[in-house]
Amino acid sequence: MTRAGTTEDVVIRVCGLRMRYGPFEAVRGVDLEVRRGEIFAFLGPNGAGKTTTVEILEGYRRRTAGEVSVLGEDPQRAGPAWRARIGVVLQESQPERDLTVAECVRLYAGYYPAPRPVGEVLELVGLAEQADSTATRLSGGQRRRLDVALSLVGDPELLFLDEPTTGFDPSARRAAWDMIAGLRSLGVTVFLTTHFMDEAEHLADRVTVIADGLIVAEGTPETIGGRERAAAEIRFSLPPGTALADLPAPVLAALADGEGDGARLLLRADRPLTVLGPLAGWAESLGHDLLDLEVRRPSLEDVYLALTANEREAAA
Ligand SMILES: Nc1ncnc2c1ncn2[C@@H]1O[C@H](COP(=O)(O)OP(=O)(O)OP(=O)(O)O)[C@@H](O)[C@H]1O
Repeated sequence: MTRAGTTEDVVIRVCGLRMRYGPFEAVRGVDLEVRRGEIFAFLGPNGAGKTTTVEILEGYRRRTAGEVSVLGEDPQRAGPAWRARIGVVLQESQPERDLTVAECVRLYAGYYPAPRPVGEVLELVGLAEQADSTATRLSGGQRRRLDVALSLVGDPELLFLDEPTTGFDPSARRAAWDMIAGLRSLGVTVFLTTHFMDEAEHLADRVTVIADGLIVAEGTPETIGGRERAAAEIRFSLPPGTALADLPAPVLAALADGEGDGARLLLRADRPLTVLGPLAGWAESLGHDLLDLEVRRPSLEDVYLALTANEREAAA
C-alpha cells in the first residue's frame, strides 16, 4: 500500500548494526528488513538485544556501527516530521490523571500535524464505550488499548508494539490480536516485539529471531527454522492387550529413539500418512479407536526453543 509522501516498499532497512555498551557488544551485526504493511515479529530471549535494536530504530539510542534506514531516514538524524510518522507503544505507561479516555486521545491528537479523528481511533481500539471514563479507572487490558489509541491518533505509517498483551487474560489477548490484525487494513506497518509464540504465529507475516545479539533465523511463522520440512510427531498409547512387537513394520520403523518403553509412544515421520495408514488399519482390525492419537508438526515455540537453546543454556 502506498501512503502520501512515500512509495518505498521497504520501511525499515538495517545493515550490519552493532551496539556496544562499554566492553560488551549487545548487538553484533544485525541485518533486517521490514516491508510496508506487514506485521513483523521480533523474537528473542531475555537480553538478546531486542530493546536495544528497537530503541535504535525508534531514534532513542545511538548505534555503535551499521546502516539504519527507517521510513527513508536515519533515525539518529531524523527530525519531528519523521517522528510524527511513527507510533510507539511502550511496555508500561502512565495515563494522564483526571482526564477521560477521549480527552487523553484528543490531547495527543494536538501533538500531530494530521491526526486521525478521536472517535475513529477509539472505535478502532474498541474503547468507544469507555470514551467518557476516567483513564485511571480502566482495566489493565483497556489501558493497553488506550496506549495503542494514543500511538495511532497521529496516523502513523509505522507502529512499534512492545509486548502488547503481557498480563492479559485469554479473552483480552484475543481482542487485542483482532485489533492489531485490524491495523493491516489501515496499511500500518507493525514492528511487534513479543515473548509469546502463539501471538507471533497468529499475527505475524514474518518473524525474525535474535539471540545473543545475532539474527539466528527469519521467515514466515510457517517456515522459520525449516519448520515446514520438519518431521511430524505422532503420539498414541498402545491399545490394552497389545505389545510393541504387534505393531505393523512401518509404525515400528518410525518409533523415535528411546520412546518404545513408555505408556505413550512417540513416532516421527516425514510423511505422516505412511505411518498413520498402517497404524489406523491395525488398530481398526483389533477394534480399538486410538482415542489419544495426536499428530503435530513442531510448533513455532518448539522451533524457537531449538534456535535459542545455546543462549538459554549459557544464561542458566
Ligand atoms: N544501558 C545499558 N548498559 C549496559 N548494558 C546494557 C544496557 N542496556 C542493555 N544492556 C545489555 O545488553 C544486552 C541486551 O539488552 P536488551 O535490553 O536489548 O535485550 P532484550 O532482548 O530487549 O531483553 P528483554 O527480553 O529482557 O527485554 C543485555 O545483556 C543487557 O544487559
